[in-house]
Amino acid sequence: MSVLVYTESENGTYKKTALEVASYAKGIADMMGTTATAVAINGGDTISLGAHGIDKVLNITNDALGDFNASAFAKAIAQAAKAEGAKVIVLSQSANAKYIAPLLAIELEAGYASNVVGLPESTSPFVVKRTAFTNKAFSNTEITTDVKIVGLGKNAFGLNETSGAAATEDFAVDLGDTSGVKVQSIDKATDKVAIADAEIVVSAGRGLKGPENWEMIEEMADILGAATACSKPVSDLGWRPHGEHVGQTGKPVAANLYIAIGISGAIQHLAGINSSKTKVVINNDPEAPFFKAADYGIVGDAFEIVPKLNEKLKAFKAANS
Ligand SMILES: Cc1cc2nc3c(=O)[nH]c(=O)nc-3n(C[C@H](O)[C@H](O)[C@H](O)COP(=O)(O)OP(=O)(O)OC[C@H]3O[C@@H](n4cnc5c(N)ncnc54)[C@H](O)[C@@H]3O)c2cc1C
Repeated sequence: MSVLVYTESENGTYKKTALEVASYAKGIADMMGTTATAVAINGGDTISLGAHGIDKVLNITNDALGDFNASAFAKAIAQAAKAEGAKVIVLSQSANAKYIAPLLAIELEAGYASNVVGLPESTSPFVVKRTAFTNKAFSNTEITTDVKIVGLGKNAFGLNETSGAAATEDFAVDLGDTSGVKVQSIDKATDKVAIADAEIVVSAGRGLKGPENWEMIEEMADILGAATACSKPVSDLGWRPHGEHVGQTGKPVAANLYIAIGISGAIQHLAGINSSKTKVVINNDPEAPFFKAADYGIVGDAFEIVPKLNEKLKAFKAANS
C-alpha cells in the first residue's frame, strides 16, 4: 500500500517538479509508515528518483504513450495505482498533470485536491492545506474517499535529497483503444525558457513605455537563463506576445525568483505571481503597490538601473563560471 507518484520526464530527464513530487510522496509515505513508488512513463535514468526518496519505480514503456494523451496516461497511472494498492496518489500541477488528475479520479473513484501547499495536516482524516481564491487565502480540505489524489503546487515543498536508490520494475499496461485523439505534430513556438518551467522570470510592464525597450529585459533573461513575462496591458497593446501575460487572467508564475520591472503591482497581477518565492521590484514610484508584496525593491528609473544591473550580472557570471 505504497504512496504512488507520477514523475514526469522530458526526453528521458526528470524535471525539477518530478523530483519535488517524489520528495513530497516520500514525506507522505513517512507519515503513513509506508514506501513511495514512482510511475515513470517512457522515462529515463531513475537514479535521480531514488535520490529523492523513491523506493520503487514502475517503468512503463509504451509507444502509445509517446505523445501526451491525458486519457491514456490516466489509464496507465490508474493501473499502476491498482497494482500497488496505492491509497494516495501524488501529481504535480503541470498543465499535463492537471489534465490527467480528473480523469484519474474517475478511473479510481478518488477524491482530488489541487493546489496543495504542504504535507497533509493529518493522514487520518486526510486533510491537506491548499491555496484558494487565486492564492489570496488557504483552505484546509479533507479528502474522504478511500483513494486520494493530491496535486502539489510548484515550489510548495522543495527537494529533499536522500542517499537511497530505487528498485526498478517494468510495468505493462493495457490502454485499450487510444485512437480518440492523436497528436500529429508538435511545433515549438520558441526555444526560450517556458514560464511554467522557469526558475527565474524577468517580467516588465507599461513602465517600459514601448516594445522597442525590451532589449534590456531580454538581455537580463539571457544572462540569468530566465523566462520573460509581462503585465496584461503590455500584451493587450501588442508590445509582447499574449503567451507572456502573467496574472489572474494570464499564466501563473511559481518561480524561485520573479523580477518585476515597471509593473505597478495591481491585485490582478499579484494574484498570478504570488506563489513565487522571492520577488524583486524595480519601479520609479516609491508608492507603487508592488513594493508591499516585494522581498527586495529598487526605487529608480528602470532605464538607468536595468543596464547597470545587467553589467553587474554579466561580470558576476564571468567571475563565477
Ligand atoms: C478583470 C481584470 C483582470 C486583469 N488581469 C490582469 C492580469 O492577469 N495581469 C496583469 O498584469 N494585469 C491584469 N489586469 C490589469 C491590472 O489591473 C493593471 O491594470 C495592470 O496590471 C497594470 O499593468 P502595469 O503595472 O504594467 O501598468 P501601470 O499600471 O501603468 O504601471 C506601470 C508602472 O511602471 C512604473 N514606471 C513608469 N516608468 C518607469 C520607469 N522609467 N522605471 C521604473 N518604473 C516605471 C510606474 O510607476 C507604474 O507603477 C486585470 C484587470 C482586470 C479588470
